[in-house]
Amino acid sequence: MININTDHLKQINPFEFTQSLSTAVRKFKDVHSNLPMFRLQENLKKVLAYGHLAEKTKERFTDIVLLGTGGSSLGAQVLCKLSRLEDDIRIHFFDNIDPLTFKHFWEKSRLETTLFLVISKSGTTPETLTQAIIAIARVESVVGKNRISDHFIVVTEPKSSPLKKLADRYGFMCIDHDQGIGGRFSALSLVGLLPAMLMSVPVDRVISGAQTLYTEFLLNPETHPITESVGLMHQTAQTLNLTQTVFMTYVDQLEPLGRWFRQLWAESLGKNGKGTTPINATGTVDQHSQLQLYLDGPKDKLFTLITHPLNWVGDQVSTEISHAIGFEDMSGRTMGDLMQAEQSATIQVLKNNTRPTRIIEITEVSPEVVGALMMQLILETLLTADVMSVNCFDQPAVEQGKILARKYLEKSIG
Ligand SMILES: O=P(O)(O)OC[C@H]1O[C@](O)(CO)[C@@H](O)[C@@H]1O
Repeated sequence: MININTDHLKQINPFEFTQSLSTAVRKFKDVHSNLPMFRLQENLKKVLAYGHLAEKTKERFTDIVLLGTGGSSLGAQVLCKLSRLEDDIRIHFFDNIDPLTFKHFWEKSRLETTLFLVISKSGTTPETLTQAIIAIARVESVVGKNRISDHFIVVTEPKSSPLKKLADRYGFMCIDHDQGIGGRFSALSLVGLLPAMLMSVPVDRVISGAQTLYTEFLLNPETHPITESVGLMHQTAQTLNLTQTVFMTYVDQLEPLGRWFRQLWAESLGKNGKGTTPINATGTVDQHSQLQLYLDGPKDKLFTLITHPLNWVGDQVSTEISHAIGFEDMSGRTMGDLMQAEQSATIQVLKNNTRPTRIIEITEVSPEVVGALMMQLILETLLTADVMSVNCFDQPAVEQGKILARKYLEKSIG
């Protein structure tokens, strides 16, 4: 399903099972493996208990709007890409507070058939609260006060917070965000799975993929390719003084995975002057925008490419037209052939230019594979944090900006 190829990293640096990697693995077995985010079956059960909502949503709504940001939205964005429902129900992710986007949305929206999912672990994020309060007023003006509660579902921690109070005030259905699961680690819990289930994604298959990989890893973490990969990436970054990590996906369905990974990696590891800056990229698009820098710019990056063999996939290019216009290369070839050739070429030129490159090849974009990929990236992030000796679970620096924004708001009002 997933093949991790670290040959190029090994050529640069033979793998060493260092003391810090061994400590990280031990800590994973003794401590992290007990975290609620790894109780995958329990988490699946919790979301399936809301299965009736999926049926009701299909019957009553044309649109779902997810209000939430960071870990409260990005995981769902990845999983909802697996949905085949696009024409029956559309899902909109509003993770920004651009008033112009909202203005446009209100003009086009069909609020009488729109369901709002408001997700915030803390229940205090000002962006999400602002979005929710404005949305409530909009919905009320269309469906009336008595029917607002049919249009909102809240997911937040079961404790007093502005969002909880808002939900109570309007009698919204309020689902508990597990207090033991950090926002950016919540994709494979109710937070990511509920929106996906409402969009008819087979969430049991997502969890099955994640579970299979997790069980395999836990059986023998010392020799698992994930551990080796973490060790090699860390060693390479240290030896070559790398400061950035490029995460390049090729198939469009995996584009949100790059944005989800970016938060996971940056917020978990960027501490005490440590960490590498994650850069998400999409092939082939970014080959025509970033590859020049990747190949010939500063040698400060490690590359992970998520590839997918696509030979013979897609429509064929007409032989007649390609010959007539002098484009013989593609004569009788498919779009997938071109994608395949470009993936292989990019990997080769990265290596030719001595840019450390790791390849993760997936056999298909299925719920199982996406679940497994997310689990792999979570495990890699946790292990890397312990190898680097940083606390994976907090984000103290972000608070500085939040406090200041509140002050500026007070000033501008006062
Ligand atoms: O789910 P919440 O509490 O609204 O937080 C949203 C995001 O904001 C952060 O706390 C950073 O400000 C992230 O860690 C989190 O995923």
